[in-house]
Amino acid sequence: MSKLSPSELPIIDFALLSGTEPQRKEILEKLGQAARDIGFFYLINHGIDRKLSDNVQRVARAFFALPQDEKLKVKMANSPHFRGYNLAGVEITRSKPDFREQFDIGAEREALPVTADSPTWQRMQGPNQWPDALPELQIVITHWQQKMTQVALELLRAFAEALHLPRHAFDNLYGDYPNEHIKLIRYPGRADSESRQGVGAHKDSGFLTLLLQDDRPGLKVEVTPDNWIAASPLPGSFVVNIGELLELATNGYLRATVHRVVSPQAANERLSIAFFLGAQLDMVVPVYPLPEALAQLAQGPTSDPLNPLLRDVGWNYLKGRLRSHPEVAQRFYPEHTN
Ligand SMILES: O=C(O)CCC(=O)C(=O)O
Ligand SMILES: [Fe+2]
Repeated sequence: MSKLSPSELPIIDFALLSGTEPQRKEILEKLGQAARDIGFFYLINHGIDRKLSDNVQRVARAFFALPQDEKLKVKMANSPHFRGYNLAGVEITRSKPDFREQFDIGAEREALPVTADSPTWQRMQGPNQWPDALPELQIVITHWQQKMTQVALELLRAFAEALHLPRHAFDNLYGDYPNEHIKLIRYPGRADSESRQGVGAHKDSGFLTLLLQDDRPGLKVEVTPDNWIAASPLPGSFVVNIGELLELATNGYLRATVHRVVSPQAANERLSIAFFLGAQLDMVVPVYPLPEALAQLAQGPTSDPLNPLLRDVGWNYLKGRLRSHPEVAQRFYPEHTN
């Protein structure tokens, strides 16, 4: 595979992590640098079979091609667990609608009983909604989820090493009840006269995000508020970015990078499939003791009044979901609206 980056983002060769000791050292250094400088990079040779990724893209397209009434049978507004389908324009980022239709899947678990003293975030745990009209979606996505979890965890361990922490430092946050989240996303084309907000500027709330793009550009990464670079598609790669949990865990040494998607032009569409590695919902993220040289550069997590970062994983995650999905919030979390 070509090592030429189609944009200015670095490329991390995952295979080198299981290479010789000098190769490992070099790639860990590069990972640490990429994480610190921009918080976005391409991951290549990650071990996910190309055929599996192609199959995931194929079933995702098949899902979006279903008749609208079939998709609406599994709409997210039915799910207190924020699972299911949203029409384009329903999700909100920075108070504006995102023009993308999407299908959200999470870790498949039973809902917990709601009691007066159970924390609200527990309601996010629960089953997925799967479309009867496309049974293979569940099979393919569940398989992908398992494979992606392994890659993402391996990468998280490499992050720990790149930060000079014990390799398994973050494992207990992830724990036995990880909070994986997958989003199948289709960005419809938009006319020049229409809003081109595919998804508005945001940070991801978990540890890491791995994104499978198709061949359409659109993803933009914030370097500074007036300098954005394109994360153009690199065939066979995942685009990886850092989420809020790593910013919190490193006391701001690493930053969750802000990114957004610009809609394709009319008559085109863009498909992307995001895998978000979260932490166990009942965890509280500590500040990990980084070596002095790194700790000195850590300036604390960003304090954006529009997006305070919360150390309680469940609350941090719920905050984002309520803001993005007002319909679900009003129906199932009325005490948290307004
Ligand atoms: O579709 C993309 O390229 C990015 C999606 C994204 O940033 C998100 O869903 O959090
Ligand atoms: Fe994102």
